[in-house]
Amino acid sequence: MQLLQMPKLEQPEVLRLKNIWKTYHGGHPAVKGISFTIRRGECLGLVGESGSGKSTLARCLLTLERIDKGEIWLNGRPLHELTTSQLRQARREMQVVFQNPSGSFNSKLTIMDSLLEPIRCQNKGCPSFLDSLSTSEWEIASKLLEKVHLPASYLARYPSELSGGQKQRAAIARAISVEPSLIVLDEPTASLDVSIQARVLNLLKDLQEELGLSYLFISHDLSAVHFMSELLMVMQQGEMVDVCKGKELFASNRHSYTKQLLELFDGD
Ligand SMILES: Nc1ncnc2c1ncn2[C@@H]1O[C@H](COP(=O)(O)OP(=O)(O)OP(=O)(O)O)[C@@H](O)[C@H]1O
Repeated sequence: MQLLQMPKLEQPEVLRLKNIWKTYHGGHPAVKGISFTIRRGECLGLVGESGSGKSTLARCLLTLERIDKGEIWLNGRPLHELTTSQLRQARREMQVVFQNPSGSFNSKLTIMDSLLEPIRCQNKGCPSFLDSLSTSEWEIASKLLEKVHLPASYLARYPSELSGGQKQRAAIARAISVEPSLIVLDEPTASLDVSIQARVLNLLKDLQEELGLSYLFISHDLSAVHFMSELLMVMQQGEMVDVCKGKELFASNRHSYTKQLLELFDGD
């Protein structure tokens, strides 16, 4: 008997960028006609040397930077057409984890208050993935910390009392707290000790699998991008010069710039 082969269902699109252009006042274009799609549960890696336009592209899609041309669709909504107040609402569906965890915390707030800031701002309750009926803020915050393998005792601490890696874990807990459609990871491990970097990447990967998160992972580090991402994009001077899936990165027909990055990767 022949078994019927069911086609694998594609996950819904979370983010679609179409032909994005951005030039800063009086400069050369920093982003030149970039298009890509991120689906639910996917990690798209964006790699390129300093100045290639990665952060500009991220700021454009987060609508923190006005684009000159192009379209940004988030969960089917055209962000490029929304009014300022509609945009404020739509931005809540995206969270960012930055390179420097110290800069992402208010030094005067305890970890608990920092952690709960997005939930309070958005008038949200307990995230559905915490599997808790409790509305106690302490319980929500402690369970969030548990998700990133930090003890609840850290809730009363101030950011200066945590190491860089612990702060980045707390920043990740805060980012997932409002169940965003997309998390932009902008060099999330670049400021951490090498020994801690792998642990944070593993945590991000585990959370992605467990919660079905969608990531845009930005890095200089091709090995980190390769580890994290199903699909990998290479930017050079504002352009997308190469796109490939996992193992295709090592194929002989890669763009010459990707090969240059690979040489650095091999030399690590
Ligand atoms: N606010 C700004 N005003 C003017 N030019 C800018 C501004 N921000 C970035 N640029 C320019 O845009 C180009 C792309 O910079 P961008 O920061 O996006 O690159 P990047 O790949 O993220 O670099 P890095 O990895 O060092 O952060 C560079 O030429 C940069 O000088």
